[in-house]
Amino acid sequence: MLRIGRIEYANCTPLFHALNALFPENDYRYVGGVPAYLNGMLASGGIDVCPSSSITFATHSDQYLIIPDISISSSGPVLSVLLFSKTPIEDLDGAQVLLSSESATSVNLLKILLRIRYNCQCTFQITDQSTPGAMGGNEAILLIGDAALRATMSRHDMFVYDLGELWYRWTGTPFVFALWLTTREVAGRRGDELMRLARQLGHAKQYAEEHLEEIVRVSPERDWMGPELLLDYWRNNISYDLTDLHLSGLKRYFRFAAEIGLIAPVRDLAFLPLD
Ligand SMILES: C=C(O[C@@H]1C=C(C(=O)O)C=C[C@H]1O)C(=O)O
Repeated sequence: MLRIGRIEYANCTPLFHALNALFPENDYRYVGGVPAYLNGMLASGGIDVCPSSSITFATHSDQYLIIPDISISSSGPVLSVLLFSKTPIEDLDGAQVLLSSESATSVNLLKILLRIRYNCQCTFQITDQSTPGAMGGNEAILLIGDAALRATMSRHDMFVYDLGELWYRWTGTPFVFALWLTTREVAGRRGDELMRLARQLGHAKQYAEEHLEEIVRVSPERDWMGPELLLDYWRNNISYDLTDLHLSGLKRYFRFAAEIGLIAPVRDLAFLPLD
C-alpha cells in the first residue's frame, strides 16, 4: 500500500478530491500535514510519495525522483504565498523578517528576491505565527498556504507582496512551489505502484480542472473562503502543470538559490520513468 502525503491546504483540494472520485478502489494511505512536515516524512521514509516543497529535490538531487507532468505552481499571482510588511519591500535592508515554519521553497524564494532582486540584506527567524498581526517588533512576515489566504481576507494596514507575482514579473517564467517527489529507494521497491499513481494523477489533474464547480460544493475551505474566491483561486492562481516552461523556471530558481549559497548547484533534474 502506497503511503501518500497530503498537503492540507486549499491548493491541493481539487487534485486529491479528483483522485478519490476517479479511483475509489485505491487503497492508498494518506498522511496529512503542512509541507515542511511532509518533506521530513518523505526524507525519513515515513511516507512514499507526496507533493513536496520543490527545493527538497535540490537538497538531495541524488536521492529524489520527480513525478512528471504535475506540480503546484503559478504563472503570476499565487494568492497563497504572501509577504506582509510594514515597509515597502525595497526598504527592508537590515530588517528582521519572520518566515513560516510550514515552508521550505517559499522561504528560499523570499531570500532570493530580497538579496538579488531588491538588494536587501535581512536577518530571518522561523515562526509558528500565522497572522500578520503577530509579528511584534519584526518588520515583515512570510505566510504560505491557508494562513496566507486567511490573512489576506482579514483587515490589516500592511504592504502585501505576492511572491508568485514578484517572481513572474522579474523572470517571465512560472514558479514551481511544489513537485510530487518520491525517493529512488521507494521507486526501486514500488516502481509499478508509483507508475500507476503517476498515471492516475494525470487523469485526476484533468478531472479536477473540469469539475471545479462540483468540487467547490463539497470542499471544507468553502466555509471560510466562500465559493467565489475559492473557485477563482483554483482557476486563476493555482496550476498543477509541469511543462518545459515550468521546468525552466524551476532551474532558474535552483540557480539563484545556489548563487547565494542556499543549496549546492543542481546538475540535472531526475524523473520517475513512466514505463
Ligand atoms: C502555492 C503554495 O505553495 C506551497 C509552498 C510550499 C513551500 O513554500 O515549501 C510547499 C508546497 C506548496 O503547497 C501555497 O502555499 O499555497
